[in-house]
Amino acid sequence: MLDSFDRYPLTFGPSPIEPLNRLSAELGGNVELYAKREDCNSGLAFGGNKLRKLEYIVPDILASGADTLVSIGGIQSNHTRQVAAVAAKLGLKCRLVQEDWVPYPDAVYDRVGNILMSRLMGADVELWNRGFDIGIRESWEAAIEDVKANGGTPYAIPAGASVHRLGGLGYVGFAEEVRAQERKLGIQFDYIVVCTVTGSTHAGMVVGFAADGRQRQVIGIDASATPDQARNQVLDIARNTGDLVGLSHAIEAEDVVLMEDYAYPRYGIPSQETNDAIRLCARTEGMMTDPVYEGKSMQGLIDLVRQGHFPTGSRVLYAHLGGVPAINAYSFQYRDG
Ligand SMILES: Cc1ncc(COP(=O)(O)O)c(CNC2(C(=O)O)CC2)c1O
Repeated sequence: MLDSFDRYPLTFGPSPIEPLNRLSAELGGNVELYAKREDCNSGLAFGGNKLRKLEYIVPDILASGADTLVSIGGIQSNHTRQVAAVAAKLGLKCRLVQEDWVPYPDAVYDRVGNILMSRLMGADVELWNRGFDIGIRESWEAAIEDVKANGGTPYAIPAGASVHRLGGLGYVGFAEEVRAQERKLGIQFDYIVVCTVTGSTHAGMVVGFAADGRQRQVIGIDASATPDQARNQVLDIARNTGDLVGLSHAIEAEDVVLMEDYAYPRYGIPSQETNDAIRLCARTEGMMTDPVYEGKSMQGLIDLVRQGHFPTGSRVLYAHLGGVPAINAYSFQYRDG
């Protein structure tokens, strides 16, 4: 599906798939859980899902002659950290807008984890007092214009690299990679569970798995807490990406399966159930998840298994998209273990 698109390698190759036997057993043993470890996909600043997306954007960056990557996220954005890493690797400048997406009580929130790494990688990090929104932001547009005003040539990368024209391609490739791994493993996954916020991870998977009729087996767990906006953005990106790769049939609204029940109390703040899920996964598999994104998709996975959502004998692939560096900004949540 992607033969006609250039890819600039930023990852080690196919991310590993591992069985989660102890977690599966802890949840009753009726469903076989596996994880695809996108959190271990690259040596670039702890990796993650944005690097797989950026592999298809970097050729366009290089062709554009830009000298400065400009992107946006919350203060503890994993996406902007990965953009900073790519800029460092390519020898480009990096301008990051970090907005106040989370009302954080932790004193070190704006000094550790992702933003610490972005600063160490040489990014020009500017803080904006603006609340959470997955859409196009004036702060980001202002930064793009400011780079130009100062003689630079910016390359604009939106939040999560999601509404970028090429933003869905990476996770179309994810589906193709899973099919190849399934052939080697001699199994097929009945469901894929993924965290959804700006949407192009989920959207790329919908397009990629539409090739073998599994698009509605991709279950997005909303972590934006703005599910209608997220669902519409996933659908738009999926349709645009489907057109781009020449998918034989149109993506329908019903192809976007998004669970809304786990994003509470709000974007970026974990619930007790999120923290319970983080602990259960850590204590059964030694697999770390974060309180903003993967902790909520893990919470959704665990709850759906407990509800009996997956028929007995189902094989469920959990996409671990990264995010753990942000946990250091939430230490107050876990001081009692
Ligand atoms: C660890 C992790 N898991 C899932 C997601 C959701 O991916 P999408 O944005 O493609 O839906 C993010 C996104 N993070 C954003 C960021 O700024 O870091 C784009 C919101 C993520 O970082």
